[in-house]
Amino acid sequence: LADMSLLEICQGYTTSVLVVLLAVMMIYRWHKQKVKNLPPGPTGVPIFGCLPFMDTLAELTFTKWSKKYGPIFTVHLGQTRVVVLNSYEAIVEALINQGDKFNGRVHNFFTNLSSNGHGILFIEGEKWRIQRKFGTRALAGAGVHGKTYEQRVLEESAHLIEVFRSKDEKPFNIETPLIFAVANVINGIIMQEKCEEGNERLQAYVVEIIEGIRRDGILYSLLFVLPWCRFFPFMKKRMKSCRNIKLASWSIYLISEIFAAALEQHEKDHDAAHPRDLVDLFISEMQRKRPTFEKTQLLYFLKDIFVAGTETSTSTIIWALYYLIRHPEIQDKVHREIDAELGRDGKLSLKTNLPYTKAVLQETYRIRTVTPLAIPRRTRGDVNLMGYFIPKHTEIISNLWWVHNDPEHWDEPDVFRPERHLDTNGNLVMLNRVIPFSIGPRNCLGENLARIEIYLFLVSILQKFVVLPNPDDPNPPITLQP
Ligand code: HEM
Repeated sequence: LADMSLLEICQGYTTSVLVVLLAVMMIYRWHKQKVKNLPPGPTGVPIFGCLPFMDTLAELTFTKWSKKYGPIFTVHLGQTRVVVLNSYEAIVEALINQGDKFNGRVHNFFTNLSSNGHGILFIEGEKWRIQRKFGTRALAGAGVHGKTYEQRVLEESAHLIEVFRSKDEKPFNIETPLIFAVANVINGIIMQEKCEEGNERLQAYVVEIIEGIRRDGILYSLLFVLPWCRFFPFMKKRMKSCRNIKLASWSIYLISEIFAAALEQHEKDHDAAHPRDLVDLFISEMQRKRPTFEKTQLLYFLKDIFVAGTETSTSTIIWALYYLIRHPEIQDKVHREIDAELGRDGKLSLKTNLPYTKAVLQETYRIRTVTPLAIPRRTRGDVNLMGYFIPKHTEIISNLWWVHNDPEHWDEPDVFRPERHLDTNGNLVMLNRVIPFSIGPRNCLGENLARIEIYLFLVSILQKFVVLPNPDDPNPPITLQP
């Protein structure tokens, strides 16, 4: 003490008093937030809530808590109150039976950063309703003079097969050519741009989407639940490096560079009587001066569709191939089915009858839920759900992973077994409990496209090739990524 100046001592006391005050305020807020008949749940600690008690795979922790507190429970993630729906019945009751009350989206630092109130993923209310209706029509190609999903995917798969052939049966990573093919299908539907030689800017963007999601996923989750941690020096540093390549890219650079260039070109040769794609349809709506149809909204809409649709579909195809490599007997059955129905050179179409191969895909959707917790929603008003009260603006998380892995409904859920999805005559059965695209009026906008492209890409590959493990690394450790 003798060495400390009076000023230093005062500073020390002030800091301690501030910390105590802050803690008291947090505890007061905590108590004030207590709502009667809210679903029960674990008690957390001030500021961080239940975060310190969570596994990196939140779906596993939620499942553990659900065993104690039931299928609907409340947790605090940081200071945000979240209600977790941890059973198929609870998810159906909320997202379908009371779908209009549960169709909001969370607003926080992260969602504002990536949406700015535009796009489709993070908007809500009347703007979402109008844009969702438009998106459903536009993605289905209503009124567009163009190709069907089927034609687009088959064209891209023919090219993909050529790329694979050029590898001369040497081991290679299929991820990059596959994501280019998937991106080209979406691009054709929304704006006609192609990921091909000469379009390095678009190629770099597409690769960045996949790599960025994997590299910065933890950063995003942290910003989602503890937005204030962006003020800490280590986060500032991390975000700065991220900002150059990612956050700013998604929100500003790429929007202005790629999508804005496409918009400008479309505006030049726009013909309302002959729309070619989603951008043309959107421009027609802008010309009619329909509310919510304006340029910035379009640019964010394109970005959202692109981000939501590329990594998810690519990962699902790679997971399916992964399980076929791990289970040669299943791959053999798939080959035999394709050979019998199509042969090596037969023309594949959506009508080709391949129930076993479709069952392999259903099993992949189940065992590798690429969006295990869907995308968080929030309630649009006060709601009653299965005897509990949930106040307006509560964040809602649906644990899709558990729906796909609940041993009460799935015998040996860890085992990859396509036969679960077949009846005794070998016909495909689409089980209600396989919901990778979520359910209700705000489910995945691209479900139809995703199902078509994942199926056709997979069959195209397996019609021509046997997939084998890399001989230099035949048993790579399983990670969260394919
Ligand atoms: C395997 C592939 C895919 C999976 C597993 C998947 C899954 C999901 C899930 C779980 C949601 C959240 C739904 C909810 O809030 O309940 C979602 C939303 C969305 N997905 Fe997908 N998705 C896939 C592919 C695609 C594709 C190909 C597109 C675009 C063409 C797409 C576009 C969207 C959009 C725009 C939303 C937001 C919808 C809204 O908020 O109204 N997705 N997706």
